[in-house]
This record gives sequence, structure tokens and C-alpha cells, in this order.
Amino acid sequence: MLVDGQWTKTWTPVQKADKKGRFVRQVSSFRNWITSDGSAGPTGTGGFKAEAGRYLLYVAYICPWASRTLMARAFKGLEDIIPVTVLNPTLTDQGWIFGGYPGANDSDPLYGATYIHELYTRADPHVSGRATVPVLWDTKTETIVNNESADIIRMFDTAFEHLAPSDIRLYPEDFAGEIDALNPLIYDKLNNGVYKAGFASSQEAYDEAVDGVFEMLETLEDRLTGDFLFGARFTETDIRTFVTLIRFDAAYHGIFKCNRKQIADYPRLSAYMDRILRLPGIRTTVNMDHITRGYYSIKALNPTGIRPTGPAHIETLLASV
Ligand SMILES: N[C@@H](CCC(=O)N[C@@H](CS)C(=O)NCC(=O)O)C(=O)O
Repeated sequence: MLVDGQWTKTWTPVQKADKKGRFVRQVSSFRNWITSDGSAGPTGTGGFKAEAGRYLLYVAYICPWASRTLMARAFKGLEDIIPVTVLNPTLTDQGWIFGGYPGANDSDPLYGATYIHELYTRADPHVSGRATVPVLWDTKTETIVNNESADIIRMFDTAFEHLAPSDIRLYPEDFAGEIDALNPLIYDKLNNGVYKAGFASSQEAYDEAVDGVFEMLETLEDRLTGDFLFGARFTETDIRTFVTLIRFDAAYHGIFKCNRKQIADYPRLSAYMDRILRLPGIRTTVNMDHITRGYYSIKALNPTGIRPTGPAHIETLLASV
């Protein structure tokens, strides 16, 4: 990670643990917002006006948080307005690296950086923390606008509408309260819950996390009587849920030891995942080769780096879309 702008220690996937060995994810450090007129958003400073081609989104396909931003970009039709650079799925001793893997961009198009952490220190020479993806970069002021996917999907929802008109609202006002209530539960128990299970450093922490994961899957299975979590309306909460579901059977079930059941054992969740995957533009945001390569290359969890071959039902599903 970075301490006062210096890459200090060999990269390890376990970020921080509390006294009981529970995995603790760091809070994102760059929280500015792109807005239609450049005014300040809910956090950070102003000066980031929505303009075509001005911003670059750095992602890794393995990463569910980065994938949220790719999905929002696709739903809002922003592909021509916000270009993307894809990193190598395998984390190195210095974190995310550019190039060297099929389906990843060969290099950093802006500065020829080797690692994503170089962009963090370019944005702030004294930055401390982990160099995570996604990174939303401003080519004009040469800084990171925001590295928090929850913020990025919200700004994609509104800021560019004068450039790319859209009648899809991922965070519609009439559902805002319900979305804000459900998101943190799904985040804590499921999105981050699988990581808490995978990176637990005590049996107690693992047991607690894995209970949460399957409690949430049961809750969502019961809830899904309509097409999406809020019935007929597709929202950002569906994006946030989908990115974990699509990785579950192929990665979290094995590498993160969330093996009580698979998503394939839940009929409604399976149909829901399938439904979202078939929405326009979404299939291209899922790269299962990057996902399995990335997770199974986490040395602390899988020292040999051997990647399992299955599961066949996920390959079949992805091939059918
Ligand atoms: N809060 C961030 C979390 C992003 C995050 O943790 N990304 C992971 C990849 S899935 C990462 O880049 N990890 C690198 C590291 O921890 O060094 C968001 O939602 O955007």
C-alpha cells in the first residue's frame, strides 16, 4: 500500500483485520463528483464538468466494485463518452499492473504507468492507502475524481444526461429511500460478506461472515417475486447485487469458502442473474476468464495459483448470451 506517496510494503490481499480477525475494507479516499455543470457534488470539490472524452475509467474485470461502474456506464449509454482501460487481472506485489494479459489493455494510455498506484501518487504525491480500482481519472486536471464505485455509479446516472439522453434511472427519486436502506445490508452481508469470509483470519470471523452471506441470499431469494429487487424497476441495487452473484459459483464458492450452496441452488436468484446478464450491454462487462484468473491468483489463499476448471453451468450460461 501507499504511505505518504511511497509504495511501502509487499501487496497482500488482507487489508486490515479487527481484534476478532474480521476483514476490514478501507474507505475510499478521492470523493469528488462529475456534475453536468461542474458544480460540487455531495462530497469533495467542484470543477469536474461532464464532458465527452475528458474522463477515463480504470477497471479490472475481476473486481466487482469496478464492474458496477462498467454496468452503470453501459446502462446509461456512456461507452463513447467515458473510455475504459482494463488492467491485468492478476495482482502483483505492487498491486494492479497494466498489460500482459489477453483482454487487458496493453498499457496505460495516459502516462505509460506500470502500476495503478502511480496514478494515485500523480493525483496526490502524499497519498496514503491502498491503490484500488475503479479509478475515475480526469485528463484535464490530471487527478483522480473519485475511486468509490458507489459514488461513480450515481454520477454516471445523472451527470451526462445532456450528452447522452437516457430514460433509465438507476437511482430513481421515488425509490431513493428504499435503495438507501437495502444497499448497506446487501453490501455488508453479501458484496463485502464474501470477502469477509474469504479473508477471515479466525474461524469465528469466517463463521459469522458466511452465515451473513447465506442469510442474505435466502432473503433475496424470498424477495425476488418480480423481475428485479424493486419489482419491475431495475435500479443500482440490482447492479450491486448482480456483480456478486455472477462471481459466486465460479469464485467465491471455492476460493472464499462460501460453499454451503451455489447460486445455481436458488431458482429465483439464478433466473434473476440470467435476466440481468441479458440486458443490453451487460454481457460485455462480465469476463469470466479474468474473474477466475484473478481470484485464483491470490497467493495468500491459493499458493499454487492453480485455477479450477468449472463450473460448467456458468460457462454454459455465459456462452448462451
Ligand atoms: N470502495 C471501493 C472498493 C474497491 C476495491 O476494494 N477494489 C479492490 C479490487 S476488487 C482493489 O482494488 N483492491 C486492491 C488492493 O486492495 O490493494 C469501491 O467500491 O470502489
